[in-house]
Amino acid sequence: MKQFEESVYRLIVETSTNLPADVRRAVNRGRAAEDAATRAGLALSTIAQNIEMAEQEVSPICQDTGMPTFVVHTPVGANQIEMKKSIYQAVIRATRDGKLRPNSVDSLTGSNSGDNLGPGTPVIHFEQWEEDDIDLRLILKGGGCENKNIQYSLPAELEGLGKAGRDLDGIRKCILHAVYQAQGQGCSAGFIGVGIGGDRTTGYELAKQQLFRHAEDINPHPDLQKLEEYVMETANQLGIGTMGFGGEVTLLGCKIGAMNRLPASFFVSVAYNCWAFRRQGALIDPVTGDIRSWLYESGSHVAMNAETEAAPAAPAEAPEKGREVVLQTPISEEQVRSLRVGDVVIIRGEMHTGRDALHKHLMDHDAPLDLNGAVIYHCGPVMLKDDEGWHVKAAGPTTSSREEPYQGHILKKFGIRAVIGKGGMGANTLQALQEHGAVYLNAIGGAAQYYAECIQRVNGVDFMEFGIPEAMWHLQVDGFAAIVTMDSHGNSLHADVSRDSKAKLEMFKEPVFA
Ligand SMILES: O=C(O)C[C@H](O)C(=O)O
Ligand code: SF4
Repeated sequence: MKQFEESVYRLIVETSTNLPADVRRAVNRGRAAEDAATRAGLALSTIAQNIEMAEQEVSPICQDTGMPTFVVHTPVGANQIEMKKSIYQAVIRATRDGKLRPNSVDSLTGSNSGDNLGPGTPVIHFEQWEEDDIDLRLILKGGGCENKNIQYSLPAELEGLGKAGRDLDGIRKCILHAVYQAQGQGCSAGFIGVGIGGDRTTGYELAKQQLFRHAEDINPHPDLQKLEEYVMETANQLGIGTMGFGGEVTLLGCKIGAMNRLPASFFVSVAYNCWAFRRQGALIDPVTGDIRSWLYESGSHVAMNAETEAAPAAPAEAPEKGREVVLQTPISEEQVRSLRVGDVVIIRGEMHTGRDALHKHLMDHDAPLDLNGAVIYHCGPVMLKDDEGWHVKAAGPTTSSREEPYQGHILKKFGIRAVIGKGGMGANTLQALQEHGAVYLNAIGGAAQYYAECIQRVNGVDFMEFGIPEAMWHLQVDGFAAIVTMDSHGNSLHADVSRDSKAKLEMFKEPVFA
């Protein structure tokens, strides 16, 4: 087993940087179904480009490399204690090399362990089996989509869909609701794994196990197969679209499994995974520890940038693309007030990252520098330091809604003119944008290589004590593109898409699987 640690390392690198073939084909099918001239079409082409860049650079597809979760099947007699130690060592090395972001945070103190090790991280599930080889699988599921997982206890009353009973039709309603409630916040278009039954813990486990199925497999259970097909067709009529921009493609995959339950319990658990659906696996020689073969087809030969064939004609309601506006920082109130939802903004100058720890801190402290006219980027990058200083390895946006309790106040307090993130923000922020004169820009979630390339230099950093993802990085950018989705005139694309998708959800209220 001398090579086992090296094999785990290779698995981590492959999972983080090279999206497998079945996932790539699903994204390509999504691209073919979306009108390329819409905002969602633009988002999908950025995603496609990002997938290729990550493979070329051997860098993370998304900066959030998630909760590393290993599932290991071992032959009888294999030494699981030694394997665990090797997995830890490989995780440390992959973090040091910038293939994983340091993501393990003490829940009470907020301190980041820096190497992805800590109580409960990484997650490792061992199982014995009667085969000769070791089956080692890894999924890197990020925090934003993890937050969109949802568990239903039937019977239930569901927003937009009414009563959901303890039967196949009730399950159908739960799954549609799960896709609806995620909106664009889990970086749609997504993949869902559904677990029917179990208890609260095993139900979620079953849902996550479904994510290890091949995207193109066929469910052996005829009822579940029908349900999967129904969900794929129906969820894509909800109009949530890529990044919640509205559009034809909301869901790229749906896998459903069932297990027994207690008479009193009936759970439907849904694990939502973003388009950056990173999972891979390998069969490993139990004597040498070498990789014998990969378990999911490599994505390397599935091109993402090929022009999509047979793109349908633009749907009548296709949102028009707005203007393209170049903004040099610092930005004036007048410049921001001229922007409208739909405009594409290209930023040049300095921006500052800030997420949960920083927003909380700024509520009752001063900022370390003048933020008048500044741009705040909701982003927790992957950073590496060498003799020349810090370098950005991956830097896409994080889910902005977590900053909703703070954002309005902070905008006004410091004179910030633009906030960049993803998934949109709520009514308080919208009101503050209007009162103070500021704008919310939606960047493409997961496009961490695409945005890293726009960053020319790291000008400095504050609050390193918050850990790398939460620190305030001062970044010099050029050509950083994002779309205005909330403007200073009270318009919010997110509010519109949420309202429209709810109306569409209501169309699926009537029983289908009676
Ligand atoms: O933590 C991040 O960088 C992003 C997160 O996965 C998110 O989707 O909000
Ligand atoms: S930012 Fe988006 S793509 Fe990245 S892990 Fe979070 S949900 Fe997934």
